[in-house]
Amino acid sequence: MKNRRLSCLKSARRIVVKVGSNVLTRDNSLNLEVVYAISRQISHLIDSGLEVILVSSGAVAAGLKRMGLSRRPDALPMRQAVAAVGQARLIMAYERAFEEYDRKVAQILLTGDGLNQRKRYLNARHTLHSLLSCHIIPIINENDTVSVEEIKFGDNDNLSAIIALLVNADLLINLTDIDGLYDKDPRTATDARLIPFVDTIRRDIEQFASSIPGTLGTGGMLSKIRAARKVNTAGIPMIIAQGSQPDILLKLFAGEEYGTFFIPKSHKLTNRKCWIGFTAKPKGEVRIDDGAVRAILRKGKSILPIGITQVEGEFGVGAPVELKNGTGQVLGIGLVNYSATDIRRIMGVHTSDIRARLGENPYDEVIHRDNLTITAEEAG
Ligand SMILES: Nc1ncnc2c1ncn2[C@@H]1O[C@H](COP(=O)(O)OP(=O)(O)O)[C@@H](O)[C@H]1O
Ligand SMILES: N[C@@H](CCC(=O)OP(=O)(O)O)C(=O)O
Repeated sequence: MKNRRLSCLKSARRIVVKVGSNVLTRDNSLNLEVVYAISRQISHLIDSGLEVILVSSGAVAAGLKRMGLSRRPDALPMRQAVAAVGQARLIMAYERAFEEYDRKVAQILLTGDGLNQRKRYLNARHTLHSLLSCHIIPIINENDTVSVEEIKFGDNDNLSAIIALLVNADLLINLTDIDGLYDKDPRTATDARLIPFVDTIRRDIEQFASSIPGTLGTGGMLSKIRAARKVNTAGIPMIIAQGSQPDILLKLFAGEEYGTFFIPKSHKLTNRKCWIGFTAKPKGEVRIDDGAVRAILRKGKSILPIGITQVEGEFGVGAPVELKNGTGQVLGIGLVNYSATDIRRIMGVHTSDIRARLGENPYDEVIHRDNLTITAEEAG
């Protein structure tokens, strides 16, 4: 495991670094020392040949003091106003800090529905690639000012995972206010122990982590584990480490063992499969029987009408849908070749009977393997 970690770090060329609010904050306002320390380390990493994309939280935290507030407001419009004020301060701080190293930065604010659609997802990818090719450091945050619940990424742990998939990163580093994942919530358990390596993120690993964040964070350790599961499934490793540890990024790349290393699956998913599985928003669900579950998980097959037992929701041709087994466990996400109405008419029948039911037979598969991303653990 140590060798795997070292070889992932040594071979990494493009990395995403996420910094949490609690790392960037002191006494309820932006901690400029940390902003400078992180900017300096990222500049060194770029000097050594790496491409770095920064996902930075801290807009709300940076806006609080500026607006004379002592804690996050409960009302959403007020939080959005605080974020609008704070984002300006945050990016100004990075702009100044990176200037010390002759580096240019770019601000990118994203909303979840901006990346749900394949076309916009590809546009965002082109923009990021262009910035990297011009040696500019993209600094990404959720566009909190316009983000309401339905279109949110949820938190920046998730956003950083989506970005790592989007740019096909070699590594995602999540810098937080604790030195890694513990086997219990260290705030409540004095005997909690640090886990240096996580091989497979099973349910028990999720249970270690609390979803309750620190004072200024969102999502807690649980959202970091979910982010790790996403990127690991796509073949990208992730490290959780403490952002306040001096020179933490440089130490990690020097091979020093800090934090928790989440070991990825050995094969990388294509960018298209990453989008289908982890960014597209499902419009409905399709349940399949045990035979179809075996066919897709063990034999890499497509979904045929015969294995489908139930359809939920109304969706059209090409929509992303969740694929579930008989007990409702999500197995993956796929793009359908038929509308929900037509799937209801052909479910349970042989492929040869599709024409009799629909008057045409444009596809044998309801979800072709090429348009299906398996996210369930059993998929190996
Ligand atoms: N099993 C665990 N291991 C480590 N930290 C945990 C665990 N469960 C909960 N936490 C808490 O999660 C917090 C980090 O989450 P969060 O506040 O959302 O950070 P950030 O602002 O960096 O995103 C830590 O301060 C820690 O107390
Ligand atoms: N977009 C918000 C941060 C949201 C978030 O996920 O925060 P954190 O858990 O500290 O990474 C902000 O800039 O304040």
